[in-house]
Amino acid sequence: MQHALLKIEAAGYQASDLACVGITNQRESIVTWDKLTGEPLHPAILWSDARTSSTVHELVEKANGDANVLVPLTGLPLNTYFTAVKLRWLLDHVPAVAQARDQGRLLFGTMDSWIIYNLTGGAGKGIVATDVTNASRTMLMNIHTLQWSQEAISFFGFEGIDLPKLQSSSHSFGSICTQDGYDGVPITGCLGDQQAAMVGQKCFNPGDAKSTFGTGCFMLFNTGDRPVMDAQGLLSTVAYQFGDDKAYALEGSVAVAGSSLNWLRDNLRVVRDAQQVNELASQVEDCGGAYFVTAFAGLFAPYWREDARGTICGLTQFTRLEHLCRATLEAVCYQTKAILDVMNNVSGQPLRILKVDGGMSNSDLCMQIQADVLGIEVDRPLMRESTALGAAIAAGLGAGIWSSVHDLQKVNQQGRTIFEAKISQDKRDQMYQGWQKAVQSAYGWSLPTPVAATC
Ligand SMILES: Nc1ncnc2c1ncn2[C@@H]1O[C@H](COP(=O)(O)OP(=O)(O)O)[C@@H](O)[C@H]1O
Ligand SMILES: O=P(O)(O)OC[C@H](O)CO
Repeated sequence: MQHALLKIEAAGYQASDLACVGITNQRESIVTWDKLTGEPLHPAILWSDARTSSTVHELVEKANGDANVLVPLTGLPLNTYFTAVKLRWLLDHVPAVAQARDQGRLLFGTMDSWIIYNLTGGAGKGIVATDVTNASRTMLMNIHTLQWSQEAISFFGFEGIDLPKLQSSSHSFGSICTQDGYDGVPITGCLGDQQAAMVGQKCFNPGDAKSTFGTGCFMLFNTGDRPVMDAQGLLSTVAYQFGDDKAYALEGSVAVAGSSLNWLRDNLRVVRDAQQVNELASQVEDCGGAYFVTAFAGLFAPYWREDARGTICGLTQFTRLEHLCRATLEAVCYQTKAILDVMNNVSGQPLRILKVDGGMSNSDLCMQIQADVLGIEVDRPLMRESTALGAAIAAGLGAGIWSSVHDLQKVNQQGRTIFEAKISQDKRDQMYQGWQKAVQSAYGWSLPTPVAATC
């Protein structure tokens, strides 16, 4: 908060100039806390944390082996990724959480709920709320009615636990009450980060799609005012709800994107930073036959293989670090292609332009490879903080600064870069066939035997 205040002041404004605030956050990650003290009961469990694998297996068993049992209701398959699975794990493994539940003191939520609670006063005062985009990632919301689902709640055994109040993405969540200069500023917007990026990229029409290349990579495709339920390995999710205006999306989630570059830097210690990965990768024309399946904690969409693990294959005597760096960039591009192939199939309308943002989209090389691998245009804005822009838009709509998304046509149009595919279809097919073989090699490394969930 203080850091933000310094930036506001450096730009010539004061906190009192703020009309409203929008929240955006990593989705699925969970915090549990004590209603009486406002203190966390356990460190947050992040979306990508796979410690809940055994819980998934138990839940799948309970569903007679059907990992897709809640897909028609929630749009999501049983997987370590989603919030409800993490809460089940916490109740089963952390005595403080189980005890708080028994004593009626347990509060839980995704990161937005935790932030809103603390910004609005914390213990005894803070508002416990979430918006429908974040709730659509918990596995506890009925995706059709946008209400908490009693059926899902009883499936997970969460009867009697207080759930955050469900609101639309533009709503008066409460006013900031932190006594550090922002007091009284209303919080009028809240969206999960990937949905916020979708709003920031103005994907307001059915058929619009964006991919955010951050720690993970998430492609969301606007499907209009109804969820697509036969998603063939993709997730059905809420894109946004602004008053009566709501949209759904198909989502393809890639668990590891920019984090694979961090892995080269921090674990292998072979590069200084992400930029050096690009510099090395651009020194070779291709990967020399090498592939890197970055399945550090299984593979998400459209594969949903928890048993997959990171695999580097196709190495020869001549493979160099430069090839490995390029293979690392290519990995996210191939996973994006696997997702887009399914999206095109499900939607019946092949995508022609993919809007991109996120830290990894800073790499011209990676975006060129992406255009080459997909065979369509990749469109990158100059201002790439689409997630923050989307949160600001949600807040502005909530505060009446704009009356509808139609008022936003001119926002962030300047300086877009278009990457066009430059390789032949034969070359594209040959590269992708190699990737598909590499994916097969990544399966079966993590025991117990996999739960292959396809929704
Ligand atoms: N120039 C670059 N080229 C490739 N990847 C980059 C570059 N700069 C940052 N990244 C990657 O982007 C990721 C961070 O992106 P960001 O959108 O900030 O992620 P998040 O919102 O998930 O924290 C890092 O994992 C980093 O490896
Ligand atoms: O910002 P990222 O890449 O960690 O993405 C977090 C997503 O919300 C996870 O679903």
